[in-house]
Amino acid sequence: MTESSVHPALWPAPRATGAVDATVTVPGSKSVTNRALVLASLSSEPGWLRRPLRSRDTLLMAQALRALGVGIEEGVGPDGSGEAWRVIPAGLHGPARVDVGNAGTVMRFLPPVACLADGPVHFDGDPRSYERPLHGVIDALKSLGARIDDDGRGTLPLTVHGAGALDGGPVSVDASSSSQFVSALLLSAPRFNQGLEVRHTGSTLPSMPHIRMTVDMLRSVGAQVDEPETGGEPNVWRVSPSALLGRDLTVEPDLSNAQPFLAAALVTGGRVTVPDWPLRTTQPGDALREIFTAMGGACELTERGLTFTGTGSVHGIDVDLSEVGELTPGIAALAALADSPSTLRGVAHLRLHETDRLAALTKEINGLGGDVTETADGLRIMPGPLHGGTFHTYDDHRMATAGAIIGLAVAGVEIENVGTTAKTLPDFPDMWTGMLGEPSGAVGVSPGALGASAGSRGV
Ligand SMILES: O=C(O)C1=C[C@@H](OP(=O)(O)O)[C@@H](O)[C@H](O)C1
Ligand SMILES: C=C(OP(=O)(O)O)C(=O)O
Repeated sequence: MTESSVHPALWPAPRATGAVDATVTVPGSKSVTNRALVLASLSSEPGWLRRPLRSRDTLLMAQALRALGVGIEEGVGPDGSGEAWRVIPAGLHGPARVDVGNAGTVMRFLPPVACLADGPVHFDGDPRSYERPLHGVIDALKSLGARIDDDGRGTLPLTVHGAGALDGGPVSVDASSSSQFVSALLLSAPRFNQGLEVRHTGSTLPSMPHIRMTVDMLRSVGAQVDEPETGGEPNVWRVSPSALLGRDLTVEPDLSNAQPFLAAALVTGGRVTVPDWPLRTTQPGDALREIFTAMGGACELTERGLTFTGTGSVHGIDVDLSEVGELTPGIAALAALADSPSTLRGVAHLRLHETDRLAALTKEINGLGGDVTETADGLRIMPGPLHGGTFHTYDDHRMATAGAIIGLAVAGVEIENVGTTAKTLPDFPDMWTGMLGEPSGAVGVSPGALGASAGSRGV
């Protein structure tokens, strides 16, 4: 949890003045967009990506693949509707430089792709990217015969000396610190000469829905994948070598980014509809239907989308979030506003996310008067009166949206560097004020101007 050296402007989080009633169109999924970009780049024919997310993480992915020689062009989809990217695969070339920013998907998914390039590919990123684990990917690729120059710490920066091909075969990886190690190896595996057999050796494996997403998306472009959940050996994934098909894929809304808006319905006793919520999906955000219902709301999923309705009462929750770790900051924010204690478990690996999320949530919620304790694998949150103050974000998009949730109910919360939401949701501030019915630009109301005194939590 390193504090930014610069302190960009404070954003006064708008306090809700009544029950929200809004329809919020949420941009595309980061996880789907970045997988689709990788798979389309490794295909043997061009493909379309409709409604891709355009945010820092996905633009970095597109920029990196372009640097390797892939064509990613702006366009409208084949049916003439909607924004789209046309992805035109090509021979992958080095030398190239890849800026991963602080995108786990870019730093983990692209080194295996770089092994297929015909020259050196240098990877670098934000200071935090030097602290996020990459050893699973580096060690696995080295054991498969790749030449990688790194400093031996198992992190960035590094150079992959692409040899134009990788043999592949069996490999073991301890992915207990990030499911992205497994996803990264699987995504490029069809292009390895012998395919790949990945064996996870650690005692825990977080974010299983994201591994399911990888398997589903591989299968949808024609890859053959054997995996534990459909009768395969436990903790073993096998991918056969094959060419991949170009596809026309429409990206689902990012359900994890829908979280703060649904949370607003819960906190204010209002109603929020998210159009195009998929009826079936591998996105972990789909678990919000169950989690937020347990916390006091009700939801209805139809062909039109998801409508979530709150009562204004938020209940505490005891929940294992290991499968859906990226939902933790938003749930912690709600738990701080709840009418009973909460225990969030199974998320020790969040210490290695954009920031140490367990430390950051504890410090920032407690800085507003909260009572949060870090446990070995999560957080214990005792609700109590909160007051206004600065909510630091540590360059973490989900810290910013968590602070905004608290700000709905607590006067005088100011979010430091709300712009960090650009990692996955660049329009967040405008979407948030739009949901609350305030014209954008009117969000700069000073604390107290909404008529609330510090310490109050009602809306
Ligand atoms: O593969 C993916 O798209 C992701 C996997 C998860 O990573 P971890 O397994 O490292 O938590 C998740 O938290 C991240 O936001 C996105
Ligand atoms: C953990 C996250 O991102 P990343 O893809 O950088 O790991 C996240 O978005 O919550």
